[in-house]
Amino acid sequence: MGTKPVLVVHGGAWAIPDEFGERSIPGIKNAVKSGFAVLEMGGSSMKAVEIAVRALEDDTMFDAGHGAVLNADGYVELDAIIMNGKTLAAGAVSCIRNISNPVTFACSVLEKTPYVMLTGMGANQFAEKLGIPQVPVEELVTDHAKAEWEQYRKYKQTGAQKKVHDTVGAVAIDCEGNVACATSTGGITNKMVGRVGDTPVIGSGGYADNLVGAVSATGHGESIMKVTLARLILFHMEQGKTPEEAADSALHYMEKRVHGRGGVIVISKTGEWTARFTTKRMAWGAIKEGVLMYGLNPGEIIQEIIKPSK
Ligand SMILES: NC(=O)C[C@H](N)C(=O)O
Repeated sequence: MGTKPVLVVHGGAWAIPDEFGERSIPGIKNAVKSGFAVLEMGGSSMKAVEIAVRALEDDTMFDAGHGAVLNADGYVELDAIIMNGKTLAAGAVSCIRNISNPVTFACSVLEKTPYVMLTGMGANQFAEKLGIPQVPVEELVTDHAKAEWEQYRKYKQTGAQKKVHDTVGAVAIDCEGNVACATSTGGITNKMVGRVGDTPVIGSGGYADNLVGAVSATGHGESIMKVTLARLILFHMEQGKTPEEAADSALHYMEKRVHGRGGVIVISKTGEWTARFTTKRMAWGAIKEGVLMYGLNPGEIIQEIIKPSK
């Protein structure tokens, strides 16, 4: 005991147009509150990040689970990771078409197999064995995602059809000082069938280590993988940088070195946290010591006092 619990979530980093930005805030607040409730009751950071990410996967505003963007075939292909900072155990899934909450499935991979990642047909067979509900592939495709996809196929850009969609993630520290991360995504609109982004790749879309902290990343997947963004941030923290300095160094390195932009949420082993991005906007929210904070624009932090934690 002794550590003050903290939970941070993000709803993706990209050039969210002015008129759509605010729409992601209710979903962000709901997710951060659901995850933090787990920590307040003495639950683990692993459970908290899973619950927060599930809330965002269920919200069709975000590019994860139900409502994710569509691949070149017009279906979702979902990627997710969850990682336990206490043991370095990680579970990930990729190219999932018919499971509503890939983050919970990733948890099963962590808990019930000796492997880190399952994909494609094997993943589905495993889901069947576990009795994880599988839904018809059409069920995760929303009208909105379809319209965005059609617009993309026609004009090679999502334009106004792309509303608030984006990758989601969470990082947390629980009252025992254990950190965890989770990230979940549908990737990018009209991606090649079988394309796997950074999200489920350990050290890229997420990493958690009690000796340093935890990170969940979003942004241009191929760039994030090239610089192993999540682990790079923790490396900078190991060298003595604060979460904010480490996030900025790694994001700027990614921009300079491979011309990729993105955003991250970071928590340290002592509960210091930050949300940083090099895209135009990133929706994020955090709860620490009875205060809910959230933001969308660079430098923006809006605070709301919520029920004080015990
Ligand atoms: N917007 C995102 O974060 C997309 C995700 N990183 C991917 O490339 O799959």
